[in-house]
Amino acid sequence: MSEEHDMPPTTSANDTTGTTDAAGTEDTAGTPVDDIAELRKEIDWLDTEILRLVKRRAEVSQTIGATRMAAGGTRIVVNREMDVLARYRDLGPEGRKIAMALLALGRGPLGR
Ligand SMILES: O=C(O)C(=O)C[C@]1(C(=O)O)C=C[C@@H](O)C=C1
Repeated sequence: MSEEHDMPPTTSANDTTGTTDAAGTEDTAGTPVDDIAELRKEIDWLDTEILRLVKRRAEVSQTIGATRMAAGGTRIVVNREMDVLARYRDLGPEGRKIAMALLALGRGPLGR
């Protein structure tokens, strides 16, 4: 459970507003165009981590569900689902979609 997943500390590609590359080229956000490759590496790493965590979450959720149902409980626990939705509320409508997708993944193939 305690593997290394590297990447951070974040690179100098962060917070470079107002700086330029050797050619003085920067995008409208003030990020040197040369930093794009570095930032893409960070995105690739983040996506890998997010996918790993989403898969683990689905696994844990399915284990809880199977255990509860084997003990005669319900498939859904509404107040827990409300807590999950609230957690993603910061992100607005897209956050709701993310939370709903996470909950659907937790239900597994039978939950679709
Ligand atoms: O917390 C639980 O009891 C779960 O079963 C996990 C979980 C979830 O994925 O967060 C999944 C289904 C339930 O309806 C509520 C929450």
